[in-house]
Amino acid sequence: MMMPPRPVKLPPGERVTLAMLRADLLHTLRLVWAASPRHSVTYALTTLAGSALPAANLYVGKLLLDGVARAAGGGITYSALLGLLAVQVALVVLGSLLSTVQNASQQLLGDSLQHSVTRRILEKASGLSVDAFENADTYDRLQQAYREVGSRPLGVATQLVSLAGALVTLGSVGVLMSRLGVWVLPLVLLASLPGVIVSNRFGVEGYRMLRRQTHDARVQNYLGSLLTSDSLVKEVRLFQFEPYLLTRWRSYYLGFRVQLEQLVRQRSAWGFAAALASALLIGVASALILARAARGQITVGDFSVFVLGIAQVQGTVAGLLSGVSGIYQNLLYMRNLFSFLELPARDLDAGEPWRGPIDTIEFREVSFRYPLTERDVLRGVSFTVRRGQALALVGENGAGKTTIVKLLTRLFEPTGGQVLINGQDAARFSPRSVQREMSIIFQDFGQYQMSARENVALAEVSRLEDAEGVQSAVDRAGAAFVEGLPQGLETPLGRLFQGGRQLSGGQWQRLALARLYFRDASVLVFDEPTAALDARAEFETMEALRAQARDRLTLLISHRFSTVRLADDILVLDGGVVSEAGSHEALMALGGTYAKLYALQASGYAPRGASAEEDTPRM
Ligand SMILES: Nc1ncnc2c1ncn2[C@@H]1O[C@H](COP(=O)(O)OP(=O)(O)OP(=O)(O)O)[C@@H](O)[C@H]1O
Repeated sequence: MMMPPRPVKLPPGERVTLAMLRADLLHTLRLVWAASPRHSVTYALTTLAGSALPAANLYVGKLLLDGVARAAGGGITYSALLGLLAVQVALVVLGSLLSTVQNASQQLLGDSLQHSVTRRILEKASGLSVDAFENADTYDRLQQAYREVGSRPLGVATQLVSLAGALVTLGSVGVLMSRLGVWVLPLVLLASLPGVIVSNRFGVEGYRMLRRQTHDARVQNYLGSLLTSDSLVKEVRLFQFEPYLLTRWRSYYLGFRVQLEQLVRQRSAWGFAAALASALLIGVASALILARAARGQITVGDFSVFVLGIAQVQGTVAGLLSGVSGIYQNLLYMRNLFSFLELPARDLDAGEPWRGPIDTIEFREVSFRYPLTERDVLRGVSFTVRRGQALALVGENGAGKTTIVKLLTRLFEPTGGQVLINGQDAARFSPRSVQREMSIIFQDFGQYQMSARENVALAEVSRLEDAEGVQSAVDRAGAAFVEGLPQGLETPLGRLFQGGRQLSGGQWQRLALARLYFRDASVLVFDEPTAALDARAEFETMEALRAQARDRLTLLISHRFSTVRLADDILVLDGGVVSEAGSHEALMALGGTYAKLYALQASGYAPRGASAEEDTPRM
């Protein structure tokens, strides 16, 4: 069964007006033209020329039939009949030629268009700041724009050309039919309407049904993805919740099925009624034509024009109306695409370029609120960290540690207060130039399905070929396992592509550390750098971190106090505010939150019965 296309979701609050549709249509046609003027023209011309062929075929067919009828009485020669046949064959050949060129130009035009629009989407996406990706609405727009780029823009162009073609067909067939009597064409047109109205009405109903189901369909899709995901299969098997997922997945299906059955029942009943009405009207038209035939006013050929013309007109009218609704649907997609492309991008190169190493970073009464939220997740945060110093951030989940990293690395800008670099307001400098002085390992670091070398060198692609630099970063990160891989640094990693070697969580983390070391930066940020590492690797990492920290500025986030205590300064965050600050010794002496949390974690290592304080871990 033909289902209407998936509904397009417009940005919330956006209403589509006729003027917008017209502007988007022109904009789309400009995009199509820019993608390939040659193929646009070829496609339009071949479609329009091909649209006149049905009428030409009908007419030559009529002449042939009349000729055959006259031949019985000797009213036409064999060679004249052959001449007509030759014209008919020529029309068939011309039809195939036109449709071959039309298909080829459509395919090439579609490919150029997909490439040019995808490139615009990707360029836009690469220029968007991180907060745009964390905004669900923007992210949805990006996803939809990217997902359907292959069909929608070309759909607008081809449907528009088809509409013009349908008018050519209707006009030319209409002229032929009008010779049979003024009422023939109106009756045939009228007979096409019931079917078209019903299919259009239920097309809209089907579309509405899909729209209503969008949310549930997403949930169902998600449930299905849980059962087919490679990364979750272990947990799903062990907890054995497959039946639960399957039952939920199926209950959504059953809900959809009830709605679909209702729609199909109604559509079939109405479709049958429409077919009856249309047959009745065609019957009336046929009776009138036959009356003229009985009076000898029309030929056999004329009658064939009538009979074959009916199917032609009905098909063309149906195509015309579905083309209009298709264009509307595709224009909604284009609206979504244009509104995504028009999103204001934060120019990451705007501002003075930062040059030279960073010696100090100061947060002065910094507050921050995520876009579209109503709560400050940081309030009045102040601290300074200097070159040669390591500052650790500790605090419970959600306290705001990663948010501080996002502000310090200029991925986000504070909503209150100031970040100062070497005593100057960071906002003066272009984010990208400041970021070039920073290197980082994120909590959710990337596992790039590329070679081991690329996984390291992505931190500074201009040095992709710097084999020595990569090797030294690998050594510093303790990622010696790379040498044991089948092709060493050139081994493709990950399971996504054929021939890739999957690594363990800790091995991926060591490569992410190597990536951090590969960039020659004055600020190093470690967000949970040892979470997946074994004890020895953690120890080695901390040693390396201490060694490099001497001439760099280091920020460290960790829930492991054995790591945190090595920092020169420790900032304790509690619900977005700094609750304690100082060295490990000072904070222990203070006996506040830090000391309590430290003792709590240390007690996990202590022999039963021993006091936690006595058994605090030492490196
Ligand atoms: N993109 C976002 N949009 C809205 N709120 C967010 C976003 N990211 C984080 N938050 C909120 O900001 C607060 C601080 O989050 P943050 O990630 O900085 O915590 P954290 O201290 O790093 O936590 P964890 O120890 O779990 O990593 C949390 O309440 C979180 O819900």
